Amino acid sequence: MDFQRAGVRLQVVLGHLNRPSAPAIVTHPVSAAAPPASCYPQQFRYTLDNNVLSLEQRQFYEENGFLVIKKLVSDEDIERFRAEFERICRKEVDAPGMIVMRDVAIAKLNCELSEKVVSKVQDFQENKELFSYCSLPEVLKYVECFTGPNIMAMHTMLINKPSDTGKKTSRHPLHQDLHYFPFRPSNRIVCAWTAMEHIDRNNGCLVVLPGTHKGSLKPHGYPKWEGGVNKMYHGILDYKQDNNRVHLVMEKGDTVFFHPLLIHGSGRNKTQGFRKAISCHYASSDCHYIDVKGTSQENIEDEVKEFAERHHGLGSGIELKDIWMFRSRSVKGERINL
Ligand SMILES: CC(C)CC(=O)SCCNC(=O)CCNC(=O)[C@H](O)C(C)(C)COP(=O)(O)OP(=O)(O)OC[C@H]1O[C@@H](n2cnc3c(N)ncnc32)[C@H](O)[C@@H]1OP(=O)(O)O
Ligand SMILES: Nc1ncnc2c1ncn2[C@@H]1O[C@H](COP(=O)(O)OP(=O)(O)OP(=O)(O)O)[C@@H](O)[C@H]1O
Ligand SMILES: O=C(O)CCC(=O)C(=O)O
Ligand SMILES: [Fe+2]
Ligand SMILES: [Mg+2]
Repeated sequence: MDFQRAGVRLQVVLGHLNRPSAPAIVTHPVSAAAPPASCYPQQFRYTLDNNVLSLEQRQFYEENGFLVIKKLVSDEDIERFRAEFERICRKEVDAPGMIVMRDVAIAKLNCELSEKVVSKVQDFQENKELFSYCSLPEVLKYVECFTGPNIMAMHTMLINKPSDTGKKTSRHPLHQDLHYFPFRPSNRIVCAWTAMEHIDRNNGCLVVLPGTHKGSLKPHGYPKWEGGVNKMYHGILDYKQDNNRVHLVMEKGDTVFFHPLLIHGSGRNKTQGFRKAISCHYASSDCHYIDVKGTSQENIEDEVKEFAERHHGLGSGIELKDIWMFRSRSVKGERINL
């Protein structure tokens, strides 16, 4: 098949990879002329028929568990999110439920809240400006390929990876996001993660292990790092150094969509500046909650519950499910189970 003629612009970026044969495509939004992947009779597990992804894009996600779309979010929108983040750091705006986190290496220094000490803003569903990221039509158009038409925004983050202090705490250990989620099925959950500036190995880009979305959920816990680990940054317990990592080099506005079982993390920020990304985890509202008691997810449930009791004054009778129902928001279609 002639993809040039079909109007599909594919760019193979092998230069960005740590092993020459690793599979990674970076694609631009598909033009209207491209034949939809649903034209081809084939079995797909991880993507849905909806005429948005090209055959190449679908096959890539099916095989690898992630897909990068270049320049999906405009500079203008990203600058809006950056400005709002700065206002949050200056305490000019707040929102119910929003968590402002510092890196563990500086948390005990008790310095004044500023952009220089905030490593992450989480649960910004009540902040109109930041939450507008989650409803961007250009993002939802792709999300729908994984979740279907009834879309819930389940979890939101703006990550401001700080310059590493030398303790390597700016790393995010390799993990599967499903560890944090008490809902299923996993194939109807997807993360959208947008680079807010140029991101590469120097400032701690996202690292993925392609194809790991085909495996199962692994047990997670805190890695035994000498310099410390950030609260709730669990990693896979069977971490091996000789894994086939692929470093995702991204430009401002580039967006990666990835499966919640895909093993990923990020390295140290070796620069003096910050590394910003904004993300949302989406799920089909048709998903259902599960009880994680007696599973490998029980350890994170206990931590989240303890946090909710302390910060939101919720009683000890609450379940993890209630916390998720409370903070999730419908962004498209109908709200069903979640
Ligand atoms: C897929 C997705 C879900 C993946 C993820 O999101 S992974 C990360 C998930 N993280 C979270 O959900 C947020 C966790 N955050 C929290 O629990 C809180 O914000 C804390 C980190 C504990 C900070 O609590 P807060 O009360 O706001 O702050 P305080 O300044 O009073 O500190 C209370 C005690 O916590 C310590 N602390 C602060 N920041 C961190 C940190 N980054 N890592 C580890 N410990 C930290 C702080 O030193 C203090 O300790 P003590 O003085 O009590 O010993
Ligand atoms: N014990 C561990 N458990 C889970 N993940 C880990 C563990 N140790 C390292 N990682 C993760 O593996 C990835 C690579 O780790 P590494 O220490 O090589 O990163 P780095 O040195 O910061 O980056 P680079 O390799 O680009 O120099 C990072 O995402 C890191 O967070
Ligand atoms: O932005 C990063 O460094 C990775 C964040 C991440 O994977 C997470 O918070 O689940
Ligand atoms: Fe993650
Ligand atoms: Mg290294």
